[in-house]
Order: sequence, then C-alpha cells, then structure tokens
Amino acid sequence: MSDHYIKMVQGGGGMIVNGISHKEGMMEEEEEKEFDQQMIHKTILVGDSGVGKTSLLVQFDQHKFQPGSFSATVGIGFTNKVVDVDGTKVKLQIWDTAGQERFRSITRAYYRDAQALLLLYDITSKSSFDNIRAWLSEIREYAQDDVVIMLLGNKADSTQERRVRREDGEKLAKDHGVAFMETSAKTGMNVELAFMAIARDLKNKQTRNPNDPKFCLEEYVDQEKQKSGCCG
Ligand SMILES: Nc1nc2c(ncn2[C@@H]2O[C@H](COP(=O)(O)OP(=O)(O)OP(=O)(O)O)[C@@H](O)[C@H]2O)c(=O)[nH]1
Repeated sequence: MSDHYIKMVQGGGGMIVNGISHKEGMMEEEEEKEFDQQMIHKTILVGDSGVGKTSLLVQFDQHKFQPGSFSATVGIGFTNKVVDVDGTKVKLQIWDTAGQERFRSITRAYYRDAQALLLLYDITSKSSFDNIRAWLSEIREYAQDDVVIMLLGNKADSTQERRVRREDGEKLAKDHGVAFMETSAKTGMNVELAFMAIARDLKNKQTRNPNDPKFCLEEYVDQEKQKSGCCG
C-alpha cells in the first residue's frame, strides 16, 4: 500500500505520515477474515491545506492532539478504524488527503472509490470556507452520486479567532443537502460523533430493508447534538 504515498516514512510495521504513526494500512489476515469485505467503507478527508484533516483523524484514532508546527501532508495515507454500530462492527478505511493544490490530481483519483467524504474547513479561515463550494463541485464531478458527505467546521475551540459563523456553515450545508457540524481536533469535540454518524449511515445503507424508513444523516446528527447538549 506504500505505493499510495508520494513520500512516506515507513516505520516498524506501521506507517508514518507527517511524523504521525498510522496503523498498518494493510489488514492482517486474521482481521480481514473477521470482516465481510462489503462492510469495509472508504471514507476520505478533504479540504484546504491546514484545516485539520490529519489532526481530526489522529484525534479519532488515537485520542491525541499534537499542537505546534504544522507539517503539510504529502500525498495520501490511510488508517483503518473499526467502530461498533448497534452491535455490528463497521470498518472505516479513512484516507487522509493532502490539501495543497499540487496534490489535487491524486486526491481526485480517490474520489470515485469513496463511500463517504468528510469535507473540512477551518472556522478561523474565511478562505477555507469560501473554497467549500469549489470542493463540493469537484466532489460532485468525480465522486459517486450516492457518496455520503458531511461538512465539518473544524478548530471550533479557537473562539477568539473565529472568522466563520456557525450559522453560515449550517446554511451552506443545508443549501447543498449535506450534514454539518463543528468539530475540534484539539479538544475532541464532535470528532467521534462525526465518524460514528458516517459509519451509521454507511451501515444503514448497506443493511437496509427496502421497507425500512430511510436513514437521514442530517436528522441523526441534529438529534445527537441535541442529546449531548452540544452547540456544535
Ligand atoms: N486550535 C486548533 N488547531 C488545530 C485543530 N486541528 C488542527 N489544528 C492545527 O492546524 C494545523 C494544521 O493541521 P493539520 O491536521 O496538519 O491540517 P491538514 O488539513 O491535515 O493539512 P494538509 O495536510 O496540508 O492538508 C496544525 O498546526 C494543527 O495543530 C483544532 O481543532 N483546533
């Protein structure tokens, strides 16, 4: 799988991207047996450089945040994560893409295999928010028609530096028919919820009986946010 990386440091059995150790990308044979291949879902993180894609994934996977100097992702890498949705194990294969323009053609090549996309902007960066429309049209052009999309306004902990109002994020998401929440890779706010909502939607899509009511990601996200009493 290391071919998928333009530049990557191979560490003992694992993979290192941006100095952060990712879990072994290839599934172990034993682990693979446990999973119905149909239940492995490709999810891609996209958005401008610096919005916090790698940090979000590290927070979800390792419950860690590494503050300090920013090192842009080069190429693309992935992390496997198993989550439990109502007693069913769902495997998310989460691809962390490079936000820099020069890597866009690589990112695009991964869209068509993606079942879900987490599209991030940084609430302290107006330009990252303004670019969301362009990201969405690119996604519509290259990804599958039924891809699950969630818009995330990251760095919600940075209240002093906020440049994008939550209402504006909500409106944009609504206009494009996608789910929305604000997250913080730093504090962990809504990080688990975002990935769990995606996993639940993907699982429901797959196991749904034609007579069951259709799962609505946006409604589910809203309900969960209310339950947790969270604003984001
Ligand atoms: N305060 C705060 N800082 C964050 C958060 N998420 C990421 N950062 C910081 O933002 C910078 C960029 O984060 P990355 O995760 O590397 O961004 P990226 O989107 O992966 O960037 P590319 O790899 O270039 O596409 C780093 O300095 C992080 O520490 C957050 O939720 N809150």
